[in-house]
Amino acid sequence: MPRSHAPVPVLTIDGPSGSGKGTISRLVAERLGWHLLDSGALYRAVGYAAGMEGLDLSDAEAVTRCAETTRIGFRPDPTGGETRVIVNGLDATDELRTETAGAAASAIAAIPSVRQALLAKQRSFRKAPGLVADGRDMGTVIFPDAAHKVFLTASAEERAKRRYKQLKEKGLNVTLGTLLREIEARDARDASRPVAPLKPAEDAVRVDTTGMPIEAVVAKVLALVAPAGE
Ligand SMILES: Nc1ncnc2c1ncn2[C@@H]1O[C@H](COP(=O)(O)OP(=O)(O)OP(=O)(O)O)[C@@H](O)[C@H]1O
Ligand SMILES: Nc1ccn([C@H]2C[C@H](O)[C@@H](COP(=O)(O)O)O2)c(=O)n1
Repeated sequence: MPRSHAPVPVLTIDGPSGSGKGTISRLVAERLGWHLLDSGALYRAVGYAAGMEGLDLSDAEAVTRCAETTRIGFRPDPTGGETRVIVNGLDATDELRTETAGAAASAIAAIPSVRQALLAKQRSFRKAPGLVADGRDMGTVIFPDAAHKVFLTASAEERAKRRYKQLKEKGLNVTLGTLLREIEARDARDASRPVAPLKPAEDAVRVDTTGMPIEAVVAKVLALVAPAGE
């Protein structure tokens, strides 16, 4: 009789922009020694590549072709900094982190055939010993059988303040009011699209991180994966 193997465990971390998904996913993946999927980077990369090709982002056929053909890779930073995202052979990490790239990603992510084009790539990240997957539909669509699901939230004001601090530290000229409006507009679009909208999976644990230090959120998420005493 062939031995049946337990599926590779997955922890999904979904939530709106600035809720801390990327930060918490990276730290939790490091602590667990698991792989990491930043699914938002894939959508950002396609939006960026489509922009570089001069495509109309509402042209579903052209953008889908772009999603099918764009080569996207992740490379650890040799100095221990942010993971580099390589798009068609070029390091596009800095360009992808802007709010403009976020808005472009949100627009093309509403096209069902673009989501379909990125499906297999996302699932290919599921490798032993485990995967932490960060996004909007990780728990609902991409890994519905995940063993652990978290939905991170924080008030829109807190998320805008976090983004403001982050961008100011990078030397960018931004205003809190504009960031708040951009974040609210992006969340509204991501939550209202008919396909794979931003929403908690029914079996997700919701964690409101408003006023919660990063380490406290990490500890809470780790406790869900490996409860004390196990
Ligand atoms: N609990 C927290 N308290 C304070 N700051 C936080 C917290 N979690 C994350 N941050 C900070 O908020 C900023 C945004 O976090 P992060 O990029 O992880 O959010 P995100 O949900 O992945 O956003 P996006 O979906 O737009 O990529 C970062 O500067 C991060 O350090
Ligand atoms: N699983 C995902 C991940 C991302 N998107 C879209 C919607 C977001 O606004 C945009 C950028 O994501 P971020 O890098 O901010 O996490 O990409 C999605 O639809 N599904």
